[in-house]
Amino acid sequence: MAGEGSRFGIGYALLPKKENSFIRESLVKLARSRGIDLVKIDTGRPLVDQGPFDCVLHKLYGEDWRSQLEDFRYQNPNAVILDSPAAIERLHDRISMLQVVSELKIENQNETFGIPKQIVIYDKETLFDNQTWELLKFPVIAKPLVADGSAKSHKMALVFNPEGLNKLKPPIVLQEFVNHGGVIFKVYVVGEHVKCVKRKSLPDVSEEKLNSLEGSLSFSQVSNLATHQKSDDKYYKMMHLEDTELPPLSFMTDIARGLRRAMNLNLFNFDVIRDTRFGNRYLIIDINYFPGYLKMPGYETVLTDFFCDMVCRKDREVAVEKDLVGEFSQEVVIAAATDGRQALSCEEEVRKIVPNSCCSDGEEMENSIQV
Ligand SMILES: O=P(O)(O)O[C@@H]1[C@@H](OP(=O)(O)O)[C@H](OP(=O)(O)O)[C@H](O)[C@H](OP(=O)(O)O)[C@H]1OP(=O)(O)O
Ligand SMILES: Nc1ncnc2c1ncn2[C@@H]1O[C@H](COP(=O)(O)OP(=O)(O)O)[C@@H](O)[C@H]1O
Ligand SMILES: [Mg+2]
Ligand SMILES: [Mg+2]
Repeated sequence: MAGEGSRFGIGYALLPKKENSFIRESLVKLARSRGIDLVKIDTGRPLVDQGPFDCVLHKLYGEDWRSQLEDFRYQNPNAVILDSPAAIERLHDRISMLQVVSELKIENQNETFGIPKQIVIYDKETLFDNQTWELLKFPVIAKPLVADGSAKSHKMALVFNPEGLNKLKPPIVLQEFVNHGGVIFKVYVVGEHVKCVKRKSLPDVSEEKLNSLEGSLSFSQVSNLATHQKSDDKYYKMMHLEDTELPPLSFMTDIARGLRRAMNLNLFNFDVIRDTRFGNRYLIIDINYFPGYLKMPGYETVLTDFFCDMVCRKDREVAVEKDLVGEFSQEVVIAAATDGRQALSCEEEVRKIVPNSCCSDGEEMENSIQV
């Protein structure tokens, strides 16, 4: 909890649709009760003239906004920016987005993970080149290379045979379509918090069906089609998802933490499918910056806890110093708590220095510090 009497300001800069879905009265009230004021940033005025903000929360792109954030960071070096534009940029290209998954190492005996086979196509000639089709086999999904949040960047095509290639407009990513039982898992990440939900996806394509299908099928945002509360029992029943088993949460959490560190991002989700050929193989197909958190159960509490974690730094420095790493000098702990604050919470920073640090009852540190 924030120290008595201390309040923190978080400025937000979001597109109207996002603001509508995210800045709900329930979130604003809960945050306020915990000492955090959520304040709308006026994007028509310089950011540096507004505030003061202990943190800026944003999902806006473009050169002007980037340079506003840079000026703000220069003048407010202790403020937290969620998240850094440079880190977000990786997610705007569907190749660099998944590269980070391929580089991730996670020890697990029972499950494996990866990405589907994919290639990037910049021109029509390569699209019809035999070499391309030595690497991939039909059906494939054609996805725009750019994933910048525009409607165009969500327009996909499921391509069944060479005939379906004619309509495609490079630059695109061709990704092998993997049968996954028509259910996709969305793993929401908010700092340390990880939550996995089920959504409807594209149905499986059998070999027989493949031969009888016409060239291609266009679609967009298939898992977002129903407007229901997407994680509740009604949605699961309506979409016949109730029988689908979720992936092991500890495995998803390991992947989420690995991605968070590798990407230097706090607010994202990733889409996972389970390959029906092997019931224990998981493929990550998409990573989104600052997704629709309203659809994550208990989003107000999770986000408020996270905001506190980000801004109530001073209180936490003291807690870390007093309770957890007594044998370490104050300087080390304070450096750990304040370095790299744009990306990781102070527990993680301390963990980097004291890798196996636990509290006296053997619990992991993160469980012992509650803001
Ligand atoms: O608003 P929602 O709830 O549909 O959220 C969208 C996300 O849906 P999800 O939470 O994954 O179900 C959506 O995820 P998908 O790409 O559909 O998997 C995107 O993150 C989308 O942002 P953008 O258009 O890529 O910038 C998100 O849209 P914005 O809210 O950021 O416009
Ligand atoms: N390789 C794949 N195999 C099977 N289904 C896929 C694959 N890639 C995408 N999909 C389906 O297409 C949908 C949209 O693809 P995705 O990469 O998540 O794009 P978007 O950024 O628009 O959400 C997914 O939610 C899933 O239903
Ligand atoms: Mg997706
Ligand atoms: Mg996406």
